[in-house]
Amino acid sequence: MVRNLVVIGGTSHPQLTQTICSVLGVPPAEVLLSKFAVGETRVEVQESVRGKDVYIIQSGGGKVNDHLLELLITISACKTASARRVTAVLPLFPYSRQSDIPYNKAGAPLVKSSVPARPNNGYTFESTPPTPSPGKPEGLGITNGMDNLQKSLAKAQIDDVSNGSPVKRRPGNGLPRSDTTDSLKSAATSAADDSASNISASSKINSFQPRPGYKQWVAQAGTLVADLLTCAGADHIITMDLHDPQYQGYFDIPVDNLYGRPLLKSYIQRNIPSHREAVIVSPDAGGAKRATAIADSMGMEFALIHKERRPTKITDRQNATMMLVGDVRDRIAILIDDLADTSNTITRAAKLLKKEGASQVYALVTHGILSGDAIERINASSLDKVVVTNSVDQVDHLRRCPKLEVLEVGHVFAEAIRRVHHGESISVLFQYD
Ligand SMILES: O=P(O)(O)OC[C@H]1O[C@H](OP(=O)(O)OP(=O)(O)O)[C@H](O)[C@@H]1O
Repeated sequence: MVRNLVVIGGTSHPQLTQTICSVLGVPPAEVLLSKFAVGETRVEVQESVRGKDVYIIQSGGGKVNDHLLELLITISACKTASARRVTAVLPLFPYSRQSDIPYNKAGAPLVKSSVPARPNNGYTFESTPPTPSPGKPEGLGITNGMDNLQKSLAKAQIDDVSNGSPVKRRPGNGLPRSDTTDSLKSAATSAADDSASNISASSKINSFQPRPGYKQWVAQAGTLVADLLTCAGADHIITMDLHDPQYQGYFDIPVDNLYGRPLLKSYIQRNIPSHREAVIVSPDAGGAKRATAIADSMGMEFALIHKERRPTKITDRQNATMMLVGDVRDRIAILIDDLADTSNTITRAAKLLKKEGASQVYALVTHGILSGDAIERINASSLDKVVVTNSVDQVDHLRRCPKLEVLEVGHVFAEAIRRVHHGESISVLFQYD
């Protein structure tokens, strides 16, 4: 039993809150989390937190914006109720992929609007099924509706390119066209991949018609989210495997960024046969440091999937041509990444690794966000096994994905909370060798 410590669970991940409370030996605090008819979030803390050390558990993923606002309101409620200290525990930190902006040689934060070159090496990275575009109902993605949409998107794109237009344009009325040639089908798949962006504003970005000489302005939402948490009253943040560890520098309160690597490493040791002969693979250059940390500490070989062209827009990232640097022939390949959202990255990487002769492909990912059709995409892919932690709720994912295995992170967060509460060092939780 820990004294003066209060744990409040948000709506994003009740199971994780339960696990953390069981390990700490405290009951979750009584709170009322609901919504007004209009959709506004309502929070009532129904027990005294005066002078207490409060930990609010709320993860990203799922209805991320609702969860974020609920967290902000709960933090504010605790501060105004005279809590001594409020710590936001965010196993998956929302908006942490937006701490930076798309790469641009000309300087941040302006982005060029140009049509990227298509991969032309004959190897395609189409994903099955394609993810619905943002703003469309999720269920539209798999059947005839999506087929028709793909064709019309592809036609619009071909028109744009042949007209020499610098901007990809979606068809104005969204109605399907009748073209059915093979080349069109393949272009349709590429267009659908474009539409598979997990960036919620992409449809608007793609339909934006800049004037000559004008460039788009990209919001830095990561900075805003850091400011919002601090402004709401958070005194401390605990999170895990931040997409960009430098994001900690956006806060002027302490941020403890725990590692998911010990869990992944232990899974490899216990579950992958002859793991020392296997190869650790990073699916992109951004994750190379993460993957080499595991490979080096386990004395395993490392390979990298290199995206040949660095895209200028987030929405173009899926079009980059991929090539493998390293040898995986007749060996087990273990993809390591911090998160899987649409799962395009890991499924495309798996396809390439199998093509290069890998005997089996595992994907070990800290945050299994698995939005939209990600599960269907994994089920239809060459991945043999996908291992994620439950930093995001996995109950529904587990039911739908036979390839999925889940590692528990509740005890790691419980131990971090216990140590922070008692003023002990938590550096032991950062060690993974
Ligand atoms: O499941 P998906 O939707 O494919 O997304 C997963 C990928 O997205 C993130 O990287 P990001 O594309 O942001 O690039 P970066 O690593 O270069 O920052 C992450 O590190 C994964 O590699």
